[in-house]
Order: sequence, then structure tokens, then C-alpha cells
Amino acid sequence: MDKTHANSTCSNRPDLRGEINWIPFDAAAFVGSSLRFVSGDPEGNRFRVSYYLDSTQHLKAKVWFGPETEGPPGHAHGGAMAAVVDEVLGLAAWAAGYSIVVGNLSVSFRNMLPLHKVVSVETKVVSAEGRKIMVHGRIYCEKTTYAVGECLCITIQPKNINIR
Ligand SMILES: CCCCCCCC(=O)SCCNC(=O)CCNC(=O)[C@H](O)C(C)(C)COP(=O)(O)OP(=O)(O)OC[C@H]1O[C@@H](n2cnc3c(N)ncnc32)[C@H](O)[C@@H]1OP(=O)(O)O
Repeated sequence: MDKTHANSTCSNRPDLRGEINWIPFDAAAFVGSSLRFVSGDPEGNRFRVSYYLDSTQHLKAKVWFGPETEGPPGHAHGGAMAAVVDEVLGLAAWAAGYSIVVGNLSVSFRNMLPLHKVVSVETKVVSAEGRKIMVHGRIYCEKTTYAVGECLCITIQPKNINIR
């Protein structure tokens, strides 16, 4: 399990720094500025997200689940976790060089995720067969796994997605 430098509790400014050997990843440089739903409001009360590549070039994210992601009292909505898995695993395929949209997403919720928590997301592109790119990943913090995702991405022509 990765060692974390991030605070696990909310402060005025959650600590989204990456871990040793992670380098910042500029998502907008790959997919434009359209990813507003999850990572587009770095000062907001929903999600705050920082992206990185680890030393093996796998996409990682640090994500703060703010109060506006609430589902069960004091905890993140399952849809909020699914949205994070959708964006981060989809973006992992882009970071690996595939222009894709997500065709199918499976998310298993393993533990309730307390609000105001900074967690990590890890990803791995596990296969590429024709237009089908399979990406696996999970949301975790230290020894706790909150959600596990399997994301089937389908390649598209970049011109069909109007990246801006
Ligand atoms: C820009 C950065 C984005 C990154 C992070 C954000 C991630 C997202 O949230 S993306 C938004 C959510 N996703 C969408 O809106 C996608 C909506 N769906 C579509 O646009 C289309 O169905 C699309 C593009 C996936 C596939 O359509 P199309 O190009 O016509 O391909 P199609 O011929 O049907 O299928 C191609 C292959 O993929 C397979 N496939 C397509 N969709 C699926 C699916 N949902 N499940 C399983 N297999 C599928 C087909 O079986 C086919 O396989 P094979 O080649 O073996 O026969």
C-alpha cells in the first residue's frame, strides 16, 4: 500500500499533494477543459482533485470528498464515488494514449467513505483489444478500500469528441 502524505481530515484547504515519485499530470492537456463535473471546481465543496503519474506511468489521483458529495449521513453518495471512478479510470485510458469514452462501468462499494476525507485513486490499463480498453482501479486510503472499479472504455475518433 502506498504511503500517504495527505491529511485524511478536512481542513480549509485539503492536502492533495502526491506521494513520493508521483509527478503532476495535466488532465486538460489531454482531454481539454470539459471535465467540470468531478475535477472542475478546485475551490468548491463537492470534489477537489489532483492528478499524478506514478513512477510506472499509471494515473493516480488524490480526491477530497466535500460536503456536497453526501449520500448516507456524513458519508459520500455512491454516485459520487462512481463519478470519481468514471472520470479517473477514463482519464487513465487517455493518459495511456487512447482516445475513449466509457462504455461500461462496474463499481463495487466496499466501505462507507466519510465526508471531508482525502483519498487516493489508483488505476491500471489491464488490456487493449481492438477498440476495447479495460481499466481497473480503486478508491482507497491507507488500508481501507472504499470502491473498486472496472471500466470498459471504447476508442473513438478524437474529432468526434470536440475537445476544447
Ligand atoms: C474526454 C475525457 C473523458 C474521460 C473521462 C470521462 C468518462 C466518461 O464519463 S465518458 C461519458 C460516458 N460515456 C458515454 O456517454 C458513452 C456513450 N456511448 C457511446 O457513445 C457509444 O455507445 C460508444 C462510442 C461507446 C460505442 O459506440 P460505437 O462507436 O458505435 O461502437 P460499437 O460499434 O457499438 O462498439 C464497438 C465495440 O465496443 C463494444 N461495446 C460498445 N459499447 C459497449 C458497452 N457498453 N459494453 C460492452 N461492450 C461495448 C461493442 O460490442 C463492439 O465490440 P466488437 O468490436 O468486439 O464488436
